[in-house]
This record gives sequence, C-alpha cells and structure tokens, in this order.
Amino acid sequence: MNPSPLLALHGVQAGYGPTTVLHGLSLSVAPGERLALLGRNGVGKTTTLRTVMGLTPLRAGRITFAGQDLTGLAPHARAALGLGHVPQTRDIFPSLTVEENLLAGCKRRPARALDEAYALFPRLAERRHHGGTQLSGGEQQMLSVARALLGQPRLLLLDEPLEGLAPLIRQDLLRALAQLPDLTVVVVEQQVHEVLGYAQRALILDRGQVVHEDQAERLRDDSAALERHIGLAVQ
Ligand SMILES: Nc1ncnc2c1ncn2[C@@H]1O[C@H](COP(=O)(O)OP(=O)(O)OP(=O)(O)O)[C@@H](O)[C@H]1O
Repeated sequence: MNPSPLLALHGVQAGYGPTTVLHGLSLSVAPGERLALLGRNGVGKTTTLRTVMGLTPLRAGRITFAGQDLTGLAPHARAALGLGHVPQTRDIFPSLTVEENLLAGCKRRPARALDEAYALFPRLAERRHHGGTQLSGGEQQMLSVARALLGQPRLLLLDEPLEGLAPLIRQDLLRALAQLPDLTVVVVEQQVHEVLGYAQRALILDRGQVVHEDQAERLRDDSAALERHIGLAVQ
C-alpha cells in the first residue's frame, strides 16, 4: 500500500489577475520522495510552488500537507508546519556574511546547527566571512539551500536551483541534496537530464496540468516524451 502523501494538491486553480495558470492541478508527493516538476517555460511550475507556499492565492481546489488543509494559512504558518521554499531569486541577504545568513535561518536552533550546513557544503565553510555579494552564483545557491535546510523542513520546494550554475557546481549541489535521504523534495528545473539523475519520479506540466508522469530514470531515456512535452531535441 502507498504511504499517505506528505503533500497533495487536489484540483488546484491559481493565477494572476484575469489569467488562470493552474487549471485543476492534482498531484501528490510521498514522504521522502524526490519529485521533479518539468515543462516548457510558462506552464505553471513556479506558480505551483508559490501556491503551495501560499504566495499565490488558491482560487479553487485544496492543498494538504501531512494531512492538514493549508487553505487560508499564511506563508509563515506553512513554513512553521515544515514547508521550505528556495525561490528562483535565491533568497539571501546580500549585505550579510555567509555565517550571518545561516544564523538567520537557524531560528530557534543552536548556532552549532551551522556545522550541519558546513558539512553539507564545505565551500560555505571556506567562505563563512564573505559577504553575500562576494559569492559566486553557485555559492549563493548553496547558501540559499543551506539556509532553508537549517529550518528543518519536512518538504523542500526548489525552484530552478541549477539555473546559471556551471556543470561541476550543479553536480556538487545535487550530490549534497542526495545526501539527505529523509528529505522530501519537489524540484522545478530546466536542466532536465541532470535533475532526472537526482529525482525519483517526474511530472511534466502543460498549461497548468500534469500531462505526463514517469519514474525519473525511465523518463531520462524516453527521448520521445521529452521531445513531445518539453521540446528537448532528441539526442
Ligand atoms: N506575477 C505575475 N503576474 C502575472 N502573470 C504572471 C506572474 N508570474 C507568472 N505569470 C505568468 O503565469 C504563467 C506561468 O508562469 P510560471 O512562472 O508559473 O511558469 P513556469 O512554468 O515556472 O515557467 P518558467 O520556466 O519560465 O519559470 C506565465 O504565462 C507567466 O507569464
């Protein structure tokens, strides 16, 4: 029997002003699962993550997290329940050092929790006294992810974490995330082949609905599906 999902979306509708982006989206994520959300530009991947966090209002449908209905909860209340979000914009404080950024993510945890972040991302330990603006794109992304992890989320929503990063840094980041086997992750990504090496299952969205679902490993080899739904050239 499948375990109860940690996150479930039922018939979710959301959008901006007169535009509806998510047209009755349903999906579920099992505890400990790593799910990739794929699709062409503008199909609603970011909107999906934002609606789960309560940053974009739900217009119809229901979202549950660990069995609890999230309707009406503010983003901070969702974070307190265990939802972590790393937006595409990399949510760090540029005027603070690496260490100060991490301390800001510690909340009520002891400062020694930072050692976990440094163990996962040794580059951040080397740069601990550098300001946010002195970091490379990859280091900023690691900092953003590390800060979210310090909040001990049960589910981490990652929006294009690999964007703009060099291939070796992308691999470092994915390897670090793969070291957290109990963490449930929903990751939106344009670097399809790389993210399919990290995720276990993948959903492809089109116009705010799921149009294809498969095991990540199988989808990676399914060039016809990737071409049809994402427009990736057949290799
Ligand atoms: N703040 C906003 N106001 C109005 N329209 C928006 C806003 N944010 C996104 N949209 C529109 O909603 C649609 C879905 O955007 P969304 O960012 O969710 O797509 P996406 O699949 O994440 O695409 P991308 O890969 O380009 O980030 C797009 O047509 C986009 O232009």
